[in-house]
Amino acid sequence: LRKKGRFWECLAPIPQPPAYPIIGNLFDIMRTPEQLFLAERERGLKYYPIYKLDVCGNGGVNLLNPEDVELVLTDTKQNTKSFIYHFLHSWLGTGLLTSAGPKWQNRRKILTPAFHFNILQEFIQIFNEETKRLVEDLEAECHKPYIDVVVPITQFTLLSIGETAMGIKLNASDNDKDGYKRAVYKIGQLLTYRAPRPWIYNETIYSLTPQGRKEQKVLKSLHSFSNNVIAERKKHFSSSSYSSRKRLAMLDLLLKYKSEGANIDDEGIREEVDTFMFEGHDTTSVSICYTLMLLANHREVQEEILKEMEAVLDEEPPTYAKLQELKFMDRVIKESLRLYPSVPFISRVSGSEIQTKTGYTIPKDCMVNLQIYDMHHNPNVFPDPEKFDPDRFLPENIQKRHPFAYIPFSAGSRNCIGQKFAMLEIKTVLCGILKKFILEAVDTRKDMAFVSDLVLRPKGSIKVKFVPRCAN
Ligand code: HEM
Repeated sequence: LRKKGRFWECLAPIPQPPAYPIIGNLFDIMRTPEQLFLAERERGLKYYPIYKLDVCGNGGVNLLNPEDVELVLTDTKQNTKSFIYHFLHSWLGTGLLTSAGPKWQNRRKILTPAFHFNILQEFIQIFNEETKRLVEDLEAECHKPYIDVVVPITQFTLLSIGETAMGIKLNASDNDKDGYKRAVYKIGQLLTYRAPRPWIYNETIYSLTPQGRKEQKVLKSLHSFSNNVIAERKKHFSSSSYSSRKRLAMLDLLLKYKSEGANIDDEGIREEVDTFMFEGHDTTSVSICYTLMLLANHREVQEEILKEMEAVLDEEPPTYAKLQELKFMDRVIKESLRLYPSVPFISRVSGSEIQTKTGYTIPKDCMVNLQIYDMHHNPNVFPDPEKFDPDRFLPENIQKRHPFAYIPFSAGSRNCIGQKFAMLEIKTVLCGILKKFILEAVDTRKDMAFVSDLVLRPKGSIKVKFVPRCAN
Protein backbone atom coordinates (compact mmCIF):
# COMPACT_ATOMS: atom_id res chain seq x y z
CA LEU A 1 0.00 0.00 0.00
CA ARG A 2 2.82 2.36 0.89
CA LYS A 3 4.30 1.97 -2.54
CA LYS A 4 1.29 3.34 -4.35
CA GLY A 5 0.98 6.97 -5.32
CA ARG A 6 3.15 9.68 -6.82
CA PHE A 7 6.14 9.18 -4.48
CA TRP A 8 6.90 5.62 -5.63
CA GLU A 9 5.77 6.33 -9.16
CA CYS A 10 8.61 8.87 -9.43
CA LEU A 11 11.11 6.59 -7.70
CA ALA A 12 10.30 3.49 -9.80
CA PRO A 13 12.68 4.17 -12.75
CA ILE A 14 15.65 5.06 -10.50
CA PRO A 15 18.18 2.18 -10.35
CA GLN A 16 18.27 0.21 -7.12
CA PRO A 17 20.38 -2.66 -5.78
CA PRO A 18 18.42 -5.93 -5.61
CA ALA A 19 15.87 -5.77 -2.79
CA TYR A 20 13.68 -8.12 -0.76
CA PRO A 21 9.92 -7.72 -0.45
CA ILE A 22 8.86 -5.50 2.48
CA ILE A 23 12.32 -4.95 4.00
CA GLY A 24 13.77 -3.77 0.68
CA ASN A 25 17.49 -2.98 1.01
CA LEU A 26 17.64 -3.32 4.78
CA PHE A 27 20.46 -5.88 4.60
CA ASP A 28 22.47 -3.47 2.41
CA ILE A 29 22.68 -0.98 5.25
CA MET A 30 22.72 -3.35 8.23
CA ARG A 31 26.48 -3.75 8.19
CA THR A 32 29.37 -2.89 10.49
CA PRO A 33 30.46 0.77 10.11
CA GLU A 34 33.54 -0.38 8.17
CA GLN A 35 31.54 -2.60 5.79
CA LEU A 36 28.94 0.13 5.38
CA PHE A 37 31.59 2.58 4.23
CA LEU A 38 32.96 0.13 1.62
CA ALA A 39 29.50 -0.96 0.44
CA GLU A 40 28.54 2.68 -0.19
CA ARG A 41 31.65 3.13 -2.34
CA GLU A 42 30.80 0.01 -4.38
CA ARG A 43 27.25 1.22 -4.95
CA GLY A 44 28.56 4.65 -5.92
CA LEU A 45 30.69 3.14 -8.69
CA LYS A 46 28.10 0.66 -9.87
CA TYR A 47 25.08 2.93 -10.01
CA TYR A 48 26.60 6.29 -11.00
CA PRO A 49 25.00 8.86 -11.47
CA ILE A 50 22.01 8.00 -9.26
CA TYR A 51 20.54 5.16 -7.22
CA LYS A 52 17.85 4.63 -4.66
CA LEU A 53 17.57 2.48 -1.57
CA ASP A 54 14.31 1.32 -0.08
CA VAL A 55 14.52 0.45 3.59
CA CYS A 56 11.24 -1.01 4.85
CA GLY A 57 9.22 1.21 2.55
CA ASN A 58 11.30 4.38 3.17
CA GLY A 59 12.80 5.49 -0.12
CA GLY A 60 15.97 7.56 -0.38
CA VAL A 61 17.92 8.75 -3.42
CA ASN A 62 21.71 9.09 -3.71
CA LEU A 63 23.16 11.64 -6.09
CA LEU A 64 26.66 11.34 -7.46
CA ASN A 65 27.02 13.76 -10.33
CA PRO A 66 27.78 17.48 -10.05
CA GLU A 67 24.91 18.73 -12.23
CA ASP A 68 22.26 17.07 -10.06
CA VAL A 69 24.03 18.06 -6.85
CA GLU A 70 24.04 21.67 -8.04
CA LEU A 71 20.27 21.49 -8.56
CA VAL A 72 19.81 20.56 -4.90
CA LEU A 73 22.36 22.87 -3.33
CA THR A 74 21.31 25.99 -5.20
CA ASP A 75 17.56 25.59 -4.63
CA THR A 76 16.40 27.06 -1.31
CA LYS A 77 13.39 24.71 -1.43
CA GLN A 78 15.85 21.86 -0.83
CA ASN A 79 17.47 23.43 2.24
CA THR A 80 15.93 21.19 4.92
CA LYS A 81 18.10 18.43 6.33
CA SER A 82 16.78 14.85 6.12
CA PHE A 83 15.54 12.75 9.04
CA ILE A 84 19.07 11.36 9.59
CA TYR A 85 19.92 14.65 11.30
CA HIS A 86 17.01 14.12 13.71
CA PHE A 87 19.23 11.64 15.54
CA LEU A 88 21.47 14.61 16.36
CA HIS A 89 18.66 16.67 17.91
CA SER A 90 19.02 15.17 21.40
CA TRP A 91 22.61 16.46 21.37
CA LEU A 92 22.72 19.56 19.12
CA GLY A 93 19.07 20.55 19.40
CA THR A 94 18.15 22.52 16.31
CA GLY A 95 21.29 24.61 16.03
CA LEU A 96 22.71 25.97 12.78
CA LEU A 97 23.60 22.54 11.38
CA THR A 98 20.28 20.84 12.04
CA SER A 99 17.66 23.63 11.98
CA ALA A 100 15.46 24.60 9.05
CA GLY A 101 13.28 27.42 7.72
CA PRO A 102 13.09 30.79 9.51
CA LYS A 103 14.99 29.50 12.57
CA TRP A 104 17.97 28.53 10.42
CA GLN A 105 17.80 31.83 8.49
CA ASN A 106 17.74 33.83 11.71
CA ARG A 107 20.66 31.91 13.24
CA ARG A 108 22.74 32.09 10.06
CA LYS A 109 22.20 35.85 9.97
CA ILE A 110 23.16 36.23 13.63
CA LEU A 111 26.25 34.01 13.38
CA THR A 112 27.72 35.08 10.04
CA PRO A 113 29.47 38.19 11.51
CA ALA A 114 31.26 35.91 14.01
CA PHE A 115 33.32 34.59 11.08
CA HIS A 116 34.03 37.96 9.50
CA PHE A 117 37.49 38.59 8.06
CA ASN A 118 38.46 40.91 10.96
CA ILE A 119 37.59 38.27 13.55
CA LEU A 120 39.42 35.54 11.65
CA GLN A 121 42.50 37.74 11.51
CA GLU A 122 42.48 37.98 15.30
CA PHE A 123 42.19 34.18 15.58
CA ILE A 124 45.55 33.61 13.85
CA GLN A 125 47.39 34.56 17.03
CA ILE A 126 45.44 31.91 18.95
CA PHE A 127 46.09 29.29 16.25
CA ASN A 128 49.80 30.13 16.52
CA GLU A 129 49.82 29.82 20.31
CA GLU A 130 48.00 26.50 20.20
CA THR A 131 50.36 25.30 17.46
CA LYS A 132 53.32 26.17 19.70
CA ARG A 133 51.81 24.10 22.51
CA LEU A 134 51.14 21.21 20.11
CA VAL A 135 54.70 21.28 18.75
CA GLU A 136 56.04 21.13 22.32
CA ASP A 137 53.89 18.05 22.96
CA LEU A 138 55.12 16.46 19.73
CA GLU A 139 58.74 17.24 20.68
CA ALA A 140 58.26 15.43 23.96
CA GLU A 141 56.98 12.34 22.12
CA CYS A 142 59.07 12.34 18.94
CA HIS A 143 61.70 9.89 20.24
CA LYS A 144 59.01 7.19 19.90
CA PRO A 145 58.81 5.09 16.70
CA TYR A 146 55.56 6.85 15.84
CA ILE A 147 52.83 9.13 17.17
CA ASP A 148 49.12 8.42 16.70
CA VAL A 149 48.35 11.91 15.39
CA VAL A 150 44.62 11.68 16.14
CA VAL A 151 45.26 12.22 19.86
CA PRO A 152 47.36 15.43 19.88
CA ILE A 153 45.63 16.92 16.82
CA THR A 154 42.14 16.50 18.29
CA GLN A 155 43.42 18.17 21.46
CA PHE A 156 44.79 21.02 19.33
CA THR A 157 41.56 21.61 17.40
CA LEU A 158 39.43 21.39 20.55
CA LEU A 159 41.56 23.93 22.41
CA SER A 160 41.55 26.16 19.31
CA ILE A 161 37.76 26.25 18.86
CA GLY A 162 37.39 26.75 22.63
CA GLU A 163 39.63 29.78 22.69
CA THR A 164 38.55 31.35 19.40
CA ALA A 165 34.79 30.93 19.01
CA MET A 166 33.98 30.41 22.70
CA GLY A 167 36.62 32.68 24.27
CA ILE A 168 37.54 29.97 26.82
CA LYS A 169 41.00 28.63 27.65
CA LEU A 170 39.98 25.00 28.00
CA ASN A 171 43.46 24.03 29.18
CA ALA A 172 43.18 26.32 32.18
CA SER A 173 39.58 25.32 32.99
CA ASP A 174 38.28 22.35 34.99
CA ASN A 175 36.15 21.22 32.09
CA ASP A 176 36.78 17.56 31.27
CA LYS A 177 38.21 17.77 27.72
CA ASP A 178 39.11 14.10 27.52
CA GLY A 179 35.63 13.12 28.69
CA TYR A 180 34.16 15.39 26.01
CA LYS A 181 36.32 13.87 23.25
CA ARG A 182 35.37 10.36 24.37
CA ALA A 183 31.70 11.35 24.43
CA VAL A 184 31.83 12.79 20.87
CA TYR A 185 33.40 9.55 19.68
CA LYS A 186 30.81 7.47 21.55
CA ILE A 187 27.81 9.41 20.26
CA GLY A 188 29.08 8.98 16.70
CA GLN A 189 29.16 5.22 17.26
CA LEU A 190 25.66 5.21 18.77
CA LEU A 191 24.23 7.23 15.88
CA THR A 192 25.78 4.93 13.30
CA TYR A 193 24.38 1.97 15.21
CA ARG A 194 20.88 3.48 15.16
CA ALA A 195 20.72 4.83 11.59
CA PRO A 196 20.50 1.42 9.84
CA ARG A 197 17.95 0.00 12.34
CA PRO A 198 14.48 1.40 11.59
CA TRP A 199 12.87 -0.45 14.50
CA ILE A 200 14.71 1.80 16.98
CA TYR A 201 13.91 5.10 15.22
CA ASN A 202 11.03 5.69 17.62
CA GLU A 203 12.36 7.73 20.58
CA THR A 204 10.46 5.80 23.25
CA ILE A 205 11.53 2.41 21.93
CA TYR A 206 15.13 3.62 21.52
CA SER A 207 15.23 4.96 25.09
CA LEU A 208 14.46 1.43 26.36
CA THR A 209 17.37 -0.20 24.50
CA PRO A 210 20.87 -0.53 26.02
CA GLN A 211 22.14 1.89 23.33
CA GLY A 212 19.42 4.42 24.14
CA ARG A 213 20.31 4.29 27.83
CA LYS A 214 24.01 4.66 27.00
CA GLU A 215 23.16 7.67 24.85
CA GLN A 216 21.45 9.36 27.80
CA LYS A 217 24.69 9.08 29.79
CA VAL A 218 26.81 10.35 26.89
CA LEU A 219 24.44 13.30 26.37
CA LYS A 220 24.78 14.26 30.02
CA SER A 221 28.52 14.46 29.63
CA LEU A 222 28.30 16.43 26.34
CA HIS A 223 25.79 18.93 27.71
CA SER A 224 27.61 19.38 30.97
CA PHE A 225 30.70 20.31 28.93
CA SER A 226 28.87 22.92 26.84
CA ASN A 227 27.00 24.30 29.88
CA ASN A 228 30.34 24.75 31.66
CA VAL A 229 31.76 26.56 28.64
CA ILE A 230 28.81 28.97 28.65
CA ALA A 231 28.92 29.46 32.43
CA GLU A 232 32.64 30.23 32.29
CA ARG A 233 32.27 32.76 29.48
CA LYS A 234 29.31 34.40 31.19
CA LYS A 235 31.57 35.19 34.15
CA HIS A 236 33.55 37.51 31.87
CA PHE A 237 30.54 38.85 30.09
CA SER A 238 28.93 42.14 30.79
CA SER A 239 26.86 43.67 28.02
CA SER A 240 28.41 47.11 28.53
CA SER A 241 31.98 45.82 28.07
CA TYR A 242 31.06 44.56 24.60
CA SER A 243 29.12 47.50 23.30
CA SER A 244 32.36 49.31 22.48
CA ARG A 245 33.71 46.45 20.34
CA LYS A 246 32.51 46.29 16.79
CA ARG A 247 33.02 42.59 16.19
CA LEU A 248 32.57 39.74 18.63
CA ALA A 249 33.47 36.06 18.49
CA MET A 250 30.67 33.52 18.41
CA LEU A 251 29.69 32.95 22.04
CA ASP A 252 30.10 36.62 23.04
CA LEU A 253 27.96 37.62 20.09
CA LEU A 254 25.19 35.24 21.17
CA LEU A 255 25.38 36.44 24.78
CA LYS A 256 25.19 40.03 23.58
CA TYR A 257 22.15 39.27 21.38
CA LYS A 258 20.42 37.58 24.29
CA SER A 259 21.13 40.49 26.65
CA GLU A 260 19.64 42.86 24.06
CA GLY A 261 16.46 40.77 23.90
CA ALA A 262 17.09 39.35 20.43
CA ASN A 263 15.46 36.13 19.28
CA ILE A 264 17.74 33.69 21.17
CA ASP A 265 17.45 32.20 24.67
CA ASP A 266 19.71 30.07 26.89
CA GLU A 267 18.61 26.88 25.14
CA GLY A 268 19.40 28.46 21.76
CA ILE A 269 22.87 29.46 22.96
CA ARG A 270 23.54 25.91 24.16
CA GLU A 271 22.44 24.49 20.79
CA GLU A 272 24.97 26.66 19.01
CA VAL A 273 27.78 26.02 21.50
CA ASP A 274 27.22 22.26 21.06
CA THR A 275 27.05 22.63 17.28
CA PHE A 276 30.18 24.75 16.93
CA MET A 277 32.22 22.85 19.53
CA PHE A 278 31.57 19.66 17.55
CA GLU A 279 31.66 20.94 13.95
CA GLY A 280 34.54 23.26 14.77
CA HIS A 281 36.92 20.61 16.11
CA ASP A 282 36.14 17.12 14.76
CA THR A 283 36.05 18.06 11.06
CA THR A 284 39.32 20.00 11.16
CA SER A 285 40.99 17.35 13.31
CA VAL A 286 40.45 14.50 10.86
CA SER A 287 41.46 16.73 7.97
CA ILE A 288 44.77 17.70 9.61
CA CYS A 289 45.46 14.04 10.50
CA TYR A 290 44.93 12.81 6.93
CA THR A 291 47.06 15.67 5.58
CA LEU A 292 49.94 14.74 7.90
CA MET A 293 49.67 11.09 6.84
CA LEU A 294 49.68 12.10 3.16
CA LEU A 295 52.70 14.35 3.61
CA ALA A 296 54.56 11.59 5.45
CA ASN A 297 53.91 9.36 2.45
CA HIS A 298 54.93 12.03 -0.09
CA ARG A 299 58.25 13.49 0.99
CA GLU A 300 58.61 15.42 -2.27
CA VAL A 301 55.40 17.35 -1.53
CA GLN A 302 56.59 18.00 2.01
CA GLU A 303 59.82 19.49 0.69
CA GLU A 304 57.97 21.66 -1.80
CA ILE A 305 55.77 23.07 0.95
CA LEU A 306 58.86 23.76 3.00
CA LYS A 307 60.45 25.63 0.08
CA GLU A 308 57.32 27.74 -0.24
CA MET A 309 57.31 28.42 3.49
CA GLU A 310 60.95 29.53 3.35
CA ALA A 311 60.16 31.89 0.48
CA VAL A 312 57.07 33.42 2.10
CA LEU A 313 57.55 33.32 5.86
CA ASP A 314 60.13 34.95 8.11
CA GLU A 315 61.17 33.76 11.57
CA GLU A 316 57.92 35.01 13.08
CA PRO A 317 54.76 32.87 13.26
CA PRO A 318 52.65 33.29 10.10
CA THR A 319 50.22 36.19 9.83
CA TYR A 320 46.86 36.19 8.04
CA ALA A 321 48.43 37.89 5.01
CA LYS A 322 51.34 35.43 4.83
CA LEU A 323 48.99 32.45 5.05
CA GLN A 324 47.17 33.76 1.95
CA GLU A 325 50.45 33.63 0.05
CA LEU A 326 50.98 29.91 0.71
CA LYS A 327 49.39 28.83 -2.57
CA PHE A 328 51.00 25.43 -2.86
CA MET A 329 50.04 24.54 0.70
CA ASP A 330 46.51 25.60 -0.17
CA ARG A 331 46.46 23.12 -3.06
CA VAL A 332 47.82 20.36 -0.83
CA ILE A 333 45.04 20.87 1.73
CA LYS A 334 42.41 20.95 -1.02
CA GLU A 335 43.71 17.72 -2.50
CA SER A 336 43.75 16.15 0.95
CA LEU A 337 40.11 17.19 1.44
CA ARG A 338 39.30 15.70 -1.96
CA LEU A 339 40.77 12.33 -1.02
CA TYR A 340 39.49 12.44 2.54
CA PRO A 341 36.52 14.81 2.83
CA SER A 342 35.85 15.22 6.58
CA VAL A 343 32.11 15.14 5.86
CA PRO A 344 31.71 12.25 3.39
CA PHE A 345 28.03 12.81 2.64
CA ILE A 346 25.25 15.26 3.41
CA SER A 347 21.53 14.72 3.25
CA ARG A 348 18.42 16.78 2.49
CA VAL A 349 14.71 16.19 2.20
CA SER A 350 13.25 17.41 -1.08
CA GLY A 351 10.89 20.34 -0.56
CA SER A 352 9.51 19.95 -4.10
CA GLU A 353 9.88 17.52 -6.99
CA ILE A 354 13.32 17.65 -8.59
CA GLN A 355 13.85 16.90 -12.30
CA THR A 356 17.41 15.63 -12.45
CA LYS A 357 19.71 16.41 -15.38
CA THR A 358 20.05 12.66 -15.75
CA GLY A 359 16.37 12.35 -16.60
CA TYR A 360 14.75 11.16 -13.36
CA THR A 361 12.16 12.72 -11.05
CA ILE A 362 12.87 12.83 -7.35
CA PRO A 363 9.52 13.11 -5.54
CA LYS A 364 8.73 15.70 -2.88
CA ASP A 365 9.49 14.71 0.75
CA CYS A 366 12.19 12.25 -0.32
CA MET A 367 15.56 11.84 1.42
CA VAL A 368 18.31 12.99 -0.98
CA ASN A 369 21.90 12.05 -0.08
CA LEU A 370 24.74 13.92 -1.75
CA GLN A 371 27.68 11.52 -1.75
CA ILE A 372 30.66 13.89 -1.45
CA TYR A 373 33.24 11.11 -1.00
CA ASP A 374 32.20 9.34 -4.20
CA MET A 375 31.99 12.59 -6.17
CA HIS A 376 35.58 13.38 -5.16
CA HIS A 377 36.71 9.94 -6.36
CA ASN A 378 34.93 9.98 -9.71
CA PRO A 379 37.57 8.90 -12.28
CA ASN A 380 35.88 10.89 -15.06
CA VAL A 381 36.27 14.11 -13.10
CA PHE A 382 39.50 13.31 -11.22
CA PRO A 383 41.52 10.93 -13.43
CA ASP A 384 43.47 8.32 -11.44
CA PRO A 385 41.39 9.35 -8.43
CA GLU A 386 43.51 7.70 -5.72
CA LYS A 387 46.63 9.61 -6.82
CA PHE A 388 47.62 12.42 -4.46
CA ASP A 389 48.17 15.29 -6.87
CA PRO A 390 47.89 18.86 -5.53
CA ASP A 391 48.17 20.21 -9.10
CA ARG A 392 44.56 19.24 -9.65
CA PHE A 393 43.88 22.53 -7.88
CA LEU A 394 45.95 24.75 -10.15
CA PRO A 395 43.59 27.50 -11.40
CA GLU A 396 43.71 26.21 -14.99
CA ASN A 397 42.71 22.70 -13.84
CA ILE A 398 39.92 23.93 -11.57
CA GLN A 399 38.48 25.81 -14.53
CA LYS A 400 38.06 22.59 -16.49
CA ARG A 401 35.81 21.07 -13.83
CA HIS A 402 32.16 21.56 -12.94
CA PRO A 403 32.01 23.99 -9.96
CA PHE A 404 30.04 21.41 -7.91
CA ALA A 405 32.41 18.50 -8.63
CA TYR A 406 34.45 19.34 -5.52
CA ILE A 407 32.42 20.30 -2.46
CA PRO A 408 34.22 19.41 0.81
CA PHE A 409 32.50 22.35 2.52
CA SER A 410 29.19 21.80 0.68
CA ALA A 411 27.99 24.78 -1.40
CA GLY A 412 25.10 27.17 -1.77
CA SER A 413 23.37 28.98 1.08
CA ARG A 414 23.84 26.11 3.57
CA ASN A 415 27.55 25.77 2.98
CA CYS A 416 30.04 25.50 5.83
CA ILE A 417 30.14 28.70 7.85
CA GLY A 418 33.56 27.72 9.22
CA GLN A 419 35.26 27.11 5.87
CA LYS A 420 37.73 30.01 6.06
CA PHE A 421 38.32 29.40 9.76
CA ALA A 422 39.20 25.77 8.96
CA MET A 423 41.61 26.59 6.11
CA LEU A 424 43.44 29.17 8.25
CA GLU A 425 43.70 26.79 11.18
CA ILE A 426 45.00 23.92 9.04
CA LYS A 427 47.56 26.15 7.32
CA THR A 428 48.80 27.59 10.62
CA VAL A 429 49.32 24.20 12.20
CA LEU A 430 51.05 22.79 9.10
CA CYS A 431 53.49 25.74 9.16
CA GLY A 432 54.31 25.06 12.81
CA ILE A 433 54.74 21.30 12.40
CA LEU A 434 56.66 21.28 9.11
CA LYS A 435 59.07 23.94 10.34
CA LYS A 436 60.10 21.68 13.22
CA PHE A 437 59.73 18.13 11.90
CA ILE A 438 60.27 15.89 8.92
CA LEU A 439 57.31 13.56 8.69
CA GLU A 440 58.07 9.93 7.92
CA ALA A 441 55.52 7.35 6.83
CA VAL A 442 54.47 4.66 9.25
CA ASP A 443 50.88 4.08 8.14
CA THR A 444 50.59 4.09 4.37
CA ARG A 445 47.48 5.01 2.45
CA LYS A 446 46.77 1.32 1.87
CA ASP A 447 46.62 0.82 5.66
CA MET A 448 43.79 3.32 5.96
CA ALA A 449 40.33 1.91 6.68
CA PHE A 450 37.35 4.10 7.42
CA VAL A 451 34.19 3.78 9.38
CA SER A 452 30.84 5.30 8.59
CA ASP A 453 30.43 7.98 11.28
CA LEU A 454 29.56 11.66 11.71
CA VAL A 455 32.91 12.49 10.11
CA LEU A 456 35.24 10.42 7.90
CA ARG A 457 36.82 8.62 10.84
CA PRO A 458 39.81 6.31 10.47
CA LYS A 459 39.10 2.79 11.72
CA GLY A 460 42.08 2.85 14.05
CA SER A 461 44.96 5.21 14.63
CA ILE A 462 46.92 7.30 12.09
CA LYS A 463 50.60 6.72 12.78
CA VAL A 464 53.29 9.16 11.67
CA LYS A 465 56.95 9.41 12.68
CA PHE A 466 58.14 12.89 13.65
CA VAL A 467 61.86 13.51 13.11
CA PRO A 468 63.13 16.87 14.45
CA ARG A 469 64.55 18.97 11.59
CA CYS A 470 67.47 20.30 13.61
CA ALA A 471 68.69 16.72 14.16
CA ASN A 472 69.36 16.39 10.39
C1 HEM B 1 37.94 20.80 7.28
C2 HEM B 1 37.00 21.30 8.04
C3 HEM B 1 35.53 21.32 7.73
C4 HEM B 1 34.82 20.67 6.77
C5 HEM B 1 35.33 19.70 5.71
C6 HEM B 1 33.43 21.07 6.92
C7 HEM B 1 32.40 20.64 6.10
C8 HEM B 1 31.09 21.05 6.23
C9 HEM B 1 30.01 20.60 5.39
C10 HEM B 1 30.13 19.62 4.23
C11 HEM B 1 28.87 21.22 5.81
C12 HEM B 1 27.46 21.03 5.27
C13 HEM B 1 26.73 20.09 6.20
C14 HEM B 1 25.36 19.68 5.74
O1 HEM B 1 24.85 20.19 4.72
O2 HEM B 1 24.77 18.86 6.42
C15 HEM B 1 29.23 22.05 6.94
C16 HEM B 1 28.34 22.83 7.63
C17 HEM B 1 28.67 23.50 8.79
N1 HEM B 1 29.93 23.67 9.32
FE1 HEM B 1 31.64 22.90 8.59
N2 HEM B 1 33.34 21.93 7.97
C18 HEM B 1 34.60 22.15 8.48
C19 HEM B 1 34.94 22.98 9.53
C20 HEM B 1 34.07 23.72 10.26
C21 HEM B 1 34.43 24.62 11.32
C22 HEM B 1 35.87 24.91 11.76
C23 HEM B 1 33.27 25.12 11.84
C24 HEM B 1 33.08 26.12 12.95
C25 HEM B 1 33.99 26.92 13.39
C26 HEM B 1 32.17 24.55 11.09
C27 HEM B 1 30.83 24.80 11.30
C28 HEM B 1 29.82 24.39 10.48
C29 HEM B 1 28.41 24.71 10.71
C30 HEM B 1 27.86 25.46 11.89
C31 HEM B 1 27.70 24.16 9.63
C32 HEM B 1 26.20 24.29 9.36
C33 HEM B 1 26.00 25.50 8.46
C34 HEM B 1 24.56 25.76 8.07
O3 HEM B 1 23.79 24.81 7.87
O4 HEM B 1 24.22 26.94 7.91
N3 HEM B 1 32.70 23.72 10.14
N4 HEM B 1 30.59 21.93 7.17
